[in-house]
Amino acid sequence: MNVALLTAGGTGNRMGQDIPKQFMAIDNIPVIIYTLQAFQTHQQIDAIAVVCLKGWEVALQAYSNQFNITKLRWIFEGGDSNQHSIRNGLEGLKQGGCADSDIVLVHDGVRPLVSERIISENIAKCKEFGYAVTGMICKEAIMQKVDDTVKNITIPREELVRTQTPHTYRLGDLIDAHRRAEREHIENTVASCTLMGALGIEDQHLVMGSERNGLKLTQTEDIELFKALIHTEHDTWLK
Ligand SMILES: Nc1ccn([C@@H]2O[C@H](COP(=O)(O)OP(=O)(O)OP(=O)(O)O)[C@@H](O)[C@H]2O)c(=O)n1
Ligand SMILES: C[C@](O)(CO)[C@H](O)COP(=O)(O)O
Repeated sequence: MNVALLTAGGTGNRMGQDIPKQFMAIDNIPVIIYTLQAFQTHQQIDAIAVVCLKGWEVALQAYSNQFNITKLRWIFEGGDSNQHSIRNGLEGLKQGGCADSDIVLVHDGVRPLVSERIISENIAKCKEFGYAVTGMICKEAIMQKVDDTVKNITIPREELVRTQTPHTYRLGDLIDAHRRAEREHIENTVASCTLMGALGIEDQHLVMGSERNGLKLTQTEDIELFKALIHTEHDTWLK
């Protein structure tokens, strides 16, 4: 089984709105629904779980019913960090009957422009190699900030990757990694791929992301970009 695990347990401080950004309505549709729809319509996704900010579970279920997200099977409570939220989701999937061999695509709930190709390639690479991470090669000149100056770094930009999501693993491997991280007090890794990296996993295979999937709704200007992008699309499920 291929399961999408969407993270929506954050409070969205940098967005500075009254409600968490994953529930902000864009053209009358909550952000999390756009993201859910990308996985709902993908033929290889069998089920979806969302790790949700405490107190928003009923709203999430109601929106999912309203927008016909029939693959949503589990809603789990978020934690106090991204890592903690993902761990809650993985433990929930395990208790919810998922097998260790099931493929889990961990994806930011506020990264709504993930494409069918990116989801398909995550599943294919995970099946082949065990680990898949979405990202983009840097095309900018990258320098290191030191106080208020910038200095050269030694790694060529072609070898640097800006990670996006999904990050895709077998459930058994990812849950083992999260449990080990907890035992070894490895906390606040910003992503599953960096958690795996911190534990010494080196063969995480790159899935080429996209600039569109690079849009993680973080600040108000990202909302303007998102609106502009969906308003110029003709083939969206909304129209
Ligand atoms: N404790 C947390 C923190 C974050 N996330 C989720 O992880 C994704 C990426 O995190 P980010 O964009 O940093 O979201 P927030 O933590 O909500 O934002 P901020 O740091 O501005 O508060 C989001 O979908 C967010 O809901 C989560 O599930 N649990
Ligand atoms: C998971 C992530 O989106 C990969 O790029 C990123 O690490 C999330 O970082 P944030 O600090 O939680 O926004």
